[in-house]
Amino acid sequence: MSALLITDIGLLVGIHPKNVLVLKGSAMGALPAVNNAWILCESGLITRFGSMDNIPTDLPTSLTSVSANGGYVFPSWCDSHTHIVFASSREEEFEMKIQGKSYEEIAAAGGGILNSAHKLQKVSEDSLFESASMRLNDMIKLGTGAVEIKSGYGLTVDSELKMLRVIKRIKEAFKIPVKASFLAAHTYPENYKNDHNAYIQLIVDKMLPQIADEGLADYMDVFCEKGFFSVDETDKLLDVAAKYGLPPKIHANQLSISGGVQVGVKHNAVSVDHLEVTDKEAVRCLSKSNTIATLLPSCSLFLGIPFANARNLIDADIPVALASDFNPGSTPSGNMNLVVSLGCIKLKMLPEEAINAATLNGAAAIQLSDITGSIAIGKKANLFITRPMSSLAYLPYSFGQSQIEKVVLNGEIY
Ligand SMILES: N=CN[C@@H](CCC(=O)O)C(=O)O
Ligand SMILES: [Zn+2]
Repeated sequence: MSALLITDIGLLVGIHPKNVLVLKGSAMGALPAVNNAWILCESGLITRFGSMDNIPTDLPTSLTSVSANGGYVFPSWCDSHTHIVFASSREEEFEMKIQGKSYEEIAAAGGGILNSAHKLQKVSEDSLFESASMRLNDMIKLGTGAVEIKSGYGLTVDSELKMLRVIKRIKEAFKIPVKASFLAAHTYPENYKNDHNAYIQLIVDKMLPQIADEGLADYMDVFCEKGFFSVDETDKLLDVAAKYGLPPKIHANQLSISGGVQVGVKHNAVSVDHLEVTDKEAVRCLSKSNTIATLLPSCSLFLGIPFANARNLIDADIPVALASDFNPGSTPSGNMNLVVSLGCIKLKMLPEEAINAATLNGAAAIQLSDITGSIAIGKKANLFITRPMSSLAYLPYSFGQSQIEKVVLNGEIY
């Protein structure tokens, strides 16, 4: 593999020391950078970088040299919350939303997660792999260089396993790190509507053992929400998942104060995600933990639900990550550039905070911040090069557009 040298970088952004694995409080506002820089990638890793005033002379003989022409170089986005394996879109629900129906009303009318589950149960593993791969390719072109993908549109033993096997194939087929979360506890299937215990037993007795046996999941997810899974049900599921070595990453406080944050923290969740409606108790609980608060502002935008209070969380010294939540119901977009813009526009995060939240803290929310998420020697050379920009703030300011000119994965132009 030939080495890659990128020169004439207007600003090399996100240079955190390799041992800094997560950022919280005021540290989220610091995004160290070098002006007029170069970076060298060898064997897929970042090996050296510096100022153009001191460009090295002892460069590898087999070298591809690319000029950034004054564009900025960022570590790739780490999208730590997605549902990109799904059978088809749900724009019929989009129209219901436009006509004023709420997320809960649409779910009650046969839409929502059950709608996706019906569709997915009929679609082959190959076809799911193809459509999810297409989505992931689009996301990579928009700068995403690490991703988490959830099951949760299967809701039967066979279909949950089918989804997780698709994710496993994606892990093998793509050049970026991929983590899998098991989310059978996304909603109750119709035939278990009046027997929650039986569905929980199905997850515990039939799904989890086989998933663990085949090594299909990295995390356990539960939609802890009024009308979905209660705190007690979540507690039980997380207990069992722990026995299989699956730490929690859960959906909490999306539509109501669900108690999901507290039960997540009780089980040492890697992250609790959504938090659109968060009270003082939840903030206090998170601030005493190592759990990351993952915020999903594109979901709030699309559903018209409140935006999470990122400022409260950052001020309480809680690490905040930003992710896309790409899924066919609440967030049909995997564009992390838009997520970062919304982080600034709607969550009132400063550009530096939003970029840290979508890179290093996103990587931390999938336990990958030792290998990706910042510019550091020895980290994966997953980067993107932008057009020349007038300042760092221009990236989130130019919302709805991508400034990305080139994507680099494992030290190679993608
Ligand atoms: N809230 C739960 N799950 C998804 C939406 C699922 C759907 O509507 O299909 C979310 O994170 O927003
Ligand atoms: Zn989600």
